[in-house]
Amino acid sequence: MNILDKIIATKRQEIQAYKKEEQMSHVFPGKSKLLDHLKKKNGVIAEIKRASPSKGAIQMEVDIVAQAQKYEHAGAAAISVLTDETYFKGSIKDLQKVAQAVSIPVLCKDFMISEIQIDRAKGAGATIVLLIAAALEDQELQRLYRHATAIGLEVLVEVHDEEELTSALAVDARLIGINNRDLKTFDVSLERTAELAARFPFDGERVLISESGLRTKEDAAFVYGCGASGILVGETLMRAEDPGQWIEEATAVEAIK
Ligand SMILES: O=P(O)(O)OC[C@@H](O)[C@@H](O)c1c[nH]c2ccccc12
Repeated sequence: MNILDKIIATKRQEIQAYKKEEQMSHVFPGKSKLLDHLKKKNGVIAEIKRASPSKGAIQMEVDIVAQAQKYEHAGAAAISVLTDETYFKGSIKDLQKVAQAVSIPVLCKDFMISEIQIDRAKGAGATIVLLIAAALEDQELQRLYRHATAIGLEVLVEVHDEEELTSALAVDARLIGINNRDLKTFDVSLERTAELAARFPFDGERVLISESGLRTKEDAAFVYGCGASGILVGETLMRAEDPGQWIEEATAVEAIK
């Protein structure tokens, strides 16, 4: 079984417990849309990531609220919070704390396979959810996409190859993330963004976000040059001495064409 299949199998079990959870019902003030931001200017989606299956522990002791506030003050376009507990050591509580502490859009980063998870993300204050094409049949992707947008969430559809990009376009996704990391093998290459950007319809309605493996502002410049308007960055920011400075530089850098 590859790691993605393993994670999804665990998720199916965990969801049973969510059904019994008390429904969270916090009121969050309206937040702006990530799509509108990225249509106007390039931006960094800065991630809270304590650990991952490929890297093990990254920053287990981090004060996530302080970290999120650093991201916001530096001008991040949005904050991504990993909520998977088993493999990424995050939690829905993390998301809730971050959503309450910042006023920029917040992405719930998890392996969504059910409406229950999407409702729970919204209840905790997410304004965006991730749907991973590699983990969903086309029909499921469509069903979950419709559900999320119907309850007012934005959806980031993550793809890793041409077939998945076709699936994302079939649901008319507006935020499309190209994951530079293969979730089944953990191989990372920014060339993924270059290859798939060549197939991306830059029609002014949707934006391309390059995800994973970005280390330097030159990396940011490279993917902007491919047509990306956003970058999703986790490990680099969690390990950075000054994540704010990294965000500022990566936001301002000129695309390498
Ligand atoms: O830490 P990195 O290499 O900057 O990657 C961030 C983000 O792209 C990555 O966490 C991610 C992208 N897609 C995912 C799906 C599930 C879990 C995690 C991810």
